[in-house]
Amino acid sequence: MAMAGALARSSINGALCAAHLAQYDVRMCSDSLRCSTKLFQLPCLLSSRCKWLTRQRIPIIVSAENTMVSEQKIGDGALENDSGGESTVTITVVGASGDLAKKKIFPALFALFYEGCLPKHFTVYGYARSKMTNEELRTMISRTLTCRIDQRENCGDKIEKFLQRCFYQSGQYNSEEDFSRLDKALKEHEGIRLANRLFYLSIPPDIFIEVARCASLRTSSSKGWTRVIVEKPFGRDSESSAELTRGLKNYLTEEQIYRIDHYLGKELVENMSVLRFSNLVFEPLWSRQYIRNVQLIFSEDFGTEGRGGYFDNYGIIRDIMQNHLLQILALFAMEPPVSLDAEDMRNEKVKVLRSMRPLKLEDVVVGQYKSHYKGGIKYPGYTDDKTVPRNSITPTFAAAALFIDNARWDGIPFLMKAGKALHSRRTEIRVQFRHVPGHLFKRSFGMDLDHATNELVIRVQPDEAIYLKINNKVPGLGMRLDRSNLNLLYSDRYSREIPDAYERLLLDAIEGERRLFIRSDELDAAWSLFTPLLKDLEEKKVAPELYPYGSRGPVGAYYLAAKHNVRWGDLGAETQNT
Ligand SMILES: NC(=O)C1=CN([C@@H]2O[C@H](COP(=O)(O)OP(=O)(O)OC[C@H]3O[C@@H](n4cnc5c(N)ncnc54)[C@H](OP(=O)(O)O)[C@@H]3O)[C@@H](O)[C@H]2O)C=CC1
Ligand SMILES: O=C1O[C@H](COP(=O)(O)O)[C@@H](O)[C@H](O)[C@H]1O
Repeated sequence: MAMAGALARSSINGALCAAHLAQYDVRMCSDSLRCSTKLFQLPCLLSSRCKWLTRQRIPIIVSAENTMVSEQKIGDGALENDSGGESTVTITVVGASGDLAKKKIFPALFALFYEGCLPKHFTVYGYARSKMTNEELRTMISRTLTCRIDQRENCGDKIEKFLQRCFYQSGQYNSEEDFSRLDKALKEHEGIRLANRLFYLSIPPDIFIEVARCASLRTSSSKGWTRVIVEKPFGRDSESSAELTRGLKNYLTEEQIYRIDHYLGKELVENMSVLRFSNLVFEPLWSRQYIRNVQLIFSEDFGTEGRGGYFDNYGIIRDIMQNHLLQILALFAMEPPVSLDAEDMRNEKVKVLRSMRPLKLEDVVVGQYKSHYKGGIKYPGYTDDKTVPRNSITPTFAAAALFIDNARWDGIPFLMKAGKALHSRRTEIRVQFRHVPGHLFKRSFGMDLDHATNELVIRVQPDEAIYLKINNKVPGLGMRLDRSNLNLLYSDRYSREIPDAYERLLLDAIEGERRLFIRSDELDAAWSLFTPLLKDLEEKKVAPELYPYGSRGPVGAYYLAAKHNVRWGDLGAETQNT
């Protein structure tokens, strides 16, 4: 059946896309036009964060196995059907009273609404145990909506219209009865239309399965699709992650589970494949032949403030490295995929992850921030947080050297560094190239040849940029060399605000685009790399090296890099483009 599906997909997709395109007014959409070849999404999508299409999508009937919650058995958009030809989407934020919902999810939904990216008939539901009226939810949401879009025209109007689409239902997370009440409320909004439902589990991970159970049994859409976005952490190690996956799969199919890693929704992370595969100049250099090392750097200039309770159970390796940085690494290092299809992309990422060496203790350095006085202000240490045990040895900083044992990357160190309460906030990928062979300009560089190598920097945040450090001649009669940047600074190049990662990911989930979500085998491969190390760190109670709040982190990180003949590229990186 799978083969038949694939055959049908490949043979009819091109024709359908072409035919289908003709039905849309393509002038509505300014930039990218995308044809999805996914089984459930054969119709072409004008998904460039432009106006939501008001025309119908072509219904493609596919046979799907009957699971308790059925993934869309028919095309996922509006259908010409006996419900009047239109569909609805309801986005239920489970854990609506929480930090992430307020900070990211509701604002992202509003931004999508503002941009015309939500379907005509959509409803947003908040669900949590806290008692709240619709009005109270709206007031809570409205407080967070001003930040990104308040300068724009008609913003007040749009906020009001958006809030009128937001509702709240209070309930327990393990009560089927409460979810039945939610179902009833959703149905009232959906009417006779084809109803699609997206659940965002913005709750602590120990209740994911209970919510999946109740939602699956009581609030699945009977006609349209039902999808569930699951927030990290996806377990603490290989075993707990596998258990979580098993638990979720008792109630949901893999196709319904959207494991979110919001770093995959960041503009420059998404651009990485474009940079590599649409520019002839980069791909030939993308291997051990020309690249000396790759650095993935995450630093925050604030501590765990407010999230110490969660963080202490996880630590920086699980919080940032095993997911965000590893995902970036996989995208960076993968082989060219067959297509941009979710499964093709994710197949390549899995291959890279499975070619990597599991980490050992000697490959890492761990640190923890301590309090520090600066300018008369005391910055608290990690264990000063009331929600953190005084004797905690949970790392708030880690540096690691990883290796990919495949033909492309054999012997090349991929260095990761992630830390909280450091001197700056930045996430970047640094690619250091090998020295130019021969000695033509050696004298002009002086002793420090390292300084003269090319470096490509992809700055994910803040001040998104891609720049390439090159050597050039200082103008004049002499022959003095200089280092300069070929610089693509996004704020100079594009006047458009960069959408938040959650906007992109929410829209993808609504559209059924799974490319930027984590598949279960990817997750297994990722945990296999880190689990032995995490166990060792915990069993041996490895004490983290203390570093002052606001510093550059433990010196051990420099020794680790030096051991692999690497110098961190962010050393002395105070100015924007160093
Ligand atoms: N906050 C962030 O920046 C990020 C969060 N995440 C992940 O997103 C998810 C949500 O995060 P966040 O919003 O910070 O979480 P919160 O701790 O704010 O929890 C969300 C909601 O869940 C309910 N809740 C909290 N604790 C419990 C509990 N022990 N048992 C049952 N219900 C509980 C509360 O709602 P009520 O009491 O009303 O039911 C709360 O408002 C988590 O999985 C987190 O790891 C991921 C990345 C970043
Ligand atoms: O997932 C997480 O990410 C945030 C950093 O996200 P960003 O988009 O603001 O860079 C981090 O602070 C948090 O600890 C972690 O759980």
